[in-house]
Amino acid sequence: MSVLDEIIEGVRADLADRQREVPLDALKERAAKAPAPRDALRALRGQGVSVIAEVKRSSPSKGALAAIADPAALARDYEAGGAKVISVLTERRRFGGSLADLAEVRANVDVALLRKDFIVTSYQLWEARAAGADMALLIVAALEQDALVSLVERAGSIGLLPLVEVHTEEEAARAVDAGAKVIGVNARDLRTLQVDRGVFARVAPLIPKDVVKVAESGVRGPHDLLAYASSGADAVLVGESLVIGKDPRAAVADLVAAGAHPALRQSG
Ligand SMILES: O=C(O)c1ccccc1NCC(=O)[C@H](O)[C@H](O)COP(=O)(O)O
Repeated sequence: MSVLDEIIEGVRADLADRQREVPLDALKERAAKAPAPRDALRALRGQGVSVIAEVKRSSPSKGALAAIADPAALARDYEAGGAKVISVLTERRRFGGSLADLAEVRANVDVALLRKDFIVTSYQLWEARAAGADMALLIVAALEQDALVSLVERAGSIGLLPLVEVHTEEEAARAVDAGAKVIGVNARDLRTLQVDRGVFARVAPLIPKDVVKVAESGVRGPHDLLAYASSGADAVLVGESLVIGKDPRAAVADLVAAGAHPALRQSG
């Protein structure tokens, strides 16, 4: 069984518990009362390379990264540093996250929020919206094509912009076929956990021009953002290097400054 399969097994078990506790109709009522969705697509289509900053406590590849006792405070730092979107990992067993983290962050920042999890049912999309998310991650490697298409449609119908994640050329074709407007190319192979920053440069050319391209994982600082930008990234998604550093606000600001460099506007 791959790491991704193991994670999803745990996600399904936790999901079954939550579904027993909160019926779908109740969740839909909560979603109806959530703040209106932010325009994440507009935020990501701005000039230069946008920064998506992630609240990430731990990971299967690195174990514990940072305690993050106050995710809202970290998110405020990210926002002050200029992040366009904040990603909140809500998976509990391997990443130490929760929907409560997402709701707390929602109550404390104005920028768009991404629910970063292993979404396999529309129930999780309703949970995301109920907790105030504006975007939801859909991982192509975790979904059959029919399920992917249906989750992309359902996300849109409830006001969530799906970030459809791929790692290979074949997955990129599936994401495009599913109608994704935002595609993330993850440098991390979720089956082996190996990070290969060269994946973005190989896969991005297969993604249509009008689709927002997000380079995910392995960004250690501005030099990696610039490398991804030169291969056509519209945004980068950064977790580990921000949460392990001493000054997340300054680290985001440095990335944002690199992403706003006039040379990128000429080449983009
Ligand atoms: O981070 C992991 O080890 C991991 C393992 C298995 C599935 C997903 C995983 N991470 C999720 C992500 O995609 C990253 O959190 C995100 O792209 C940020 O990456 P990084 O900046 O390298 O923390």
